[in-house]
Amino acid sequence: MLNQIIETKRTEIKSLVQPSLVNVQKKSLYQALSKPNRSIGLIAEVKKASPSKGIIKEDFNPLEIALGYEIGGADALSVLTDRPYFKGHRDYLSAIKQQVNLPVLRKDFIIDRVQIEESVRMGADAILLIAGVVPNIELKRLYEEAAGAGLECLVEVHAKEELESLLHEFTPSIIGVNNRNLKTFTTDLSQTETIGSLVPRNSLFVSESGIHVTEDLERVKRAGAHAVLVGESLMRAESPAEGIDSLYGGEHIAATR
Ligand SMILES: O=C(O)c1ccccc1NCC(=O)[C@H](O)[C@H](O)COP(=O)(O)O
Repeated sequence: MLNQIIETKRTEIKSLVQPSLVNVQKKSLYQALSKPNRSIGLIAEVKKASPSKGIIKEDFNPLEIALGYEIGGADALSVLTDRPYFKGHRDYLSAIKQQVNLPVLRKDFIIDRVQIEESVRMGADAILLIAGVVPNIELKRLYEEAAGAGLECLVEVHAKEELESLLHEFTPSIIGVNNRNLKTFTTDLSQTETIGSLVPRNSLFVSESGIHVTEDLERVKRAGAHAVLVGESLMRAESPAEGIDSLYGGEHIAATR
């Protein structure tokens, strides 16, 4: 599936038309996750559909969901901008960034520098880079190019060997361990436990995918994750704020923020 998605991206890039620049105030994902509202940080995802689950939310209003996440005390947002597989849109991100006072991660499949310019123009604070979809040397180039353009990167890995080889090339400030196997679509939180032990101490460690209930959150916290990236379980909740409250078992927002 990942190969198919990347092929689609290559085709999209050939005819990409850059959007107009959206004028927004930058917010740091790194800083937000370094001082989370609760005992473990939350990147709450705005996700209508996915290849593994099909349509997750029929009645989908991205801005309302994002505002609900902000009210619920999310530290940052992840917004899917991929259209064919996740039914996202770059306009969703721009609209959210203009209305919500949180760092916004562009969740897409970034393989080319033109997508970095596109991300800046749409107003993203950060982008996702996935290890293994381009060679590590190229990933490092994209990482540096993004930094030069004022974008932070969440660099995602799926296997211990992938992280080891990535760390030979460079050390990302924010490293995501994806618990979803992109071939079988199954999620397994032991990924966070096994790969997490290799995340360098000075990088922020985000556990991604398959986090549904408080026990899951506690488990990845014990494994050393500083933050979680959660989509489906929040999207299926009664409301975004209720979803966050239930995931955190009613944990209150720290008064010091
Ligand atoms: O979600 C999918 O089915 C998927 C399939 C292929 C590539 C990526 C995919 N998901 C991207 C993500 O990283 C998740 O949206 C994110 O981690 C949230 O996961 P979840 O909480 O399980 O919705």
